[in-house]
Amino acid sequence: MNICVIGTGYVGLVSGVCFSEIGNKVTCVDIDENKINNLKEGIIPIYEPGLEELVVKNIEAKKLSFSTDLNTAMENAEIIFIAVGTPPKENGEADLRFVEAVATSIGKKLNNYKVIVTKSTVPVGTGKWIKGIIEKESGHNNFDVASNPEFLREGSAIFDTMNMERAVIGVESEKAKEWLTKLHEPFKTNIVISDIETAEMIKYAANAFLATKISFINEIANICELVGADVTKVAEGMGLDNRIGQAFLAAGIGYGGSCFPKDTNALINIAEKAGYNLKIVKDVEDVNKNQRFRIYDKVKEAFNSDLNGKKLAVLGLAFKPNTDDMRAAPSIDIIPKLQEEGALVLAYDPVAMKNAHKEIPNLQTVESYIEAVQDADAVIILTDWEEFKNLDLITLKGVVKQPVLIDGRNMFSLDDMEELGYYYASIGRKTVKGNIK
Ligand SMILES: NC(=O)c1ccc[n+]([C@@H]2O[C@H](COP(=O)([O-])OP(=O)(O)OC[C@H]3O[C@@H](n4cnc5c(N)ncnc54)[C@H](O)[C@@H]3O)[C@@H](O)[C@H]2O)c1
Ligand SMILES: O=c1ccn([C@@H]2O[C@H](COP(=O)(O)OP(=O)(O)O[C@H]3O[C@H](CO)[C@@H](O)[C@H](O)[C@H]3O)[C@@H](O)[C@H]2O)c(=O)[nH]1
Repeated sequence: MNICVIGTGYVGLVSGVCFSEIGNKVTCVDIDENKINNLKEGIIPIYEPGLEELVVKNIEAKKLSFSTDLNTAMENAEIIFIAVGTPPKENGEADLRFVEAVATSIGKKLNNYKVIVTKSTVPVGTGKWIKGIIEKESGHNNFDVASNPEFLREGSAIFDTMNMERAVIGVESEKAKEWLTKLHEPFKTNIVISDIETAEMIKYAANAFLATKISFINEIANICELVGADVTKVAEGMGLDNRIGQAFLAAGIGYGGSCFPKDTNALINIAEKAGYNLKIVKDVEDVNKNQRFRIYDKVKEAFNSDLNGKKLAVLGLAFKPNTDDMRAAPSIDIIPKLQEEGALVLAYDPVAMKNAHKEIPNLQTVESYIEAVQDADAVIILTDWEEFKNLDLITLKGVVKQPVLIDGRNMFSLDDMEELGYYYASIGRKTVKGNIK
């Protein structure tokens, strides 16, 4: 099929390249000229494993192209995907100005039947609202709108799309249902067909539920610390029950990223507008906001509240591994708090340092973890990168000033840390005291 994808962020780029990979002809459009010029050369604006290879492969196969010219790109398209950003407003509500601009542009140009699909995460009712805009601009109703929310995770976006566990297709016509079902057939996945409002709600409900699992286990972790239990074992014991499942029960410093914080707040706002007080999700957000500061408390505890002049090595800045995305990363809040106490923070992240400098004022970074930890009073882990999982703890002990490891991601075993003589504080587990000066 002929596809036009509008917006080349994570979602537009990854879904565009994957649609081309399964045999469609795809044009990805963006208003950012610089981005499009780079993409034409196979230069990818984000760090996402496997993306560059797949983009280059599909450009060469002439199945994928990039353009800033929406009019030409949509001319031959049968299906148009809207994949622009829907950032949060001050009050948590999703800001639809980019979606509105795109709908207006589509309406101005639309002269034959097309299915116009929202892939961006948008409040319930947006599909109908877009339909109104396009009808007004085009002066006809020879088109269908649909909703096809995206469930990819950053860091594993290509895998998640090529192996999607379901496709949600919200439609109000047989033709749109038929076209979108056909498009998704090569993914050999579960297809959930619903009306547009339901599809829009599925996306928010899924993200809010996953966020709830994380805040739930983080609260359990906080109780574990008070009563002497180990949250990693609790999660294992709970998660082996199929009804609960193992996923998303890793306690830590809470969720960040461009989706969970934004989408939980947007859902709270959707509920509020509908006259409903969404108590659970409000608490999920509240717990999450506080969770990141527990790591700060643990650093202070290790040094009897005196961080003045302490050299702290922070390993990991991105909100999760395998991405350079810094949106709502816990490090943005944690590092300035440590600096305010007079600590000298030296940070290292395998790929997110460039973006981190834009988010964290006065951030000092170094080019390798070994430089960061040299002579450090404490090492603080904020992102569970594989590189840090594989740290040689014996070598590390030899280069730091004192073996203090504060781990926001529960990456090491308590027994190992005990044996190696570290002071080791993690989340929801007992602190190994070691013997620090
Ligand atoms: N990032 C994720 O992992 C993820 C996953 C699932 C769903 N989503 C949702 O998908 C949507 C997009 O997210 P993202 O992270 O890809 O966004 P992003 O902000 O990274 O990228 C959006 C792109 O849209 C472009 N754009 C804005 N206005 C435009 C216009 N008028 N015409 C053409 N292009 C325009 C921007 O230049 C930018 O390149 C959001 O609603 C988000 O909530 C994101
Ligand atoms: O057990 C866990 C799992 C995750 N996290 C944290 O939760 C955040 C989000 O992680 P993840 O969901 O893996 O990344 P995202 O790329 O933000 O993906 C989420 O948000 C996307 C945007 O809506 C959705 O498409 C995905 O399905 C959804 O998983 C990160 O800060 C993780 O560190 C935890 O603290 N504990």
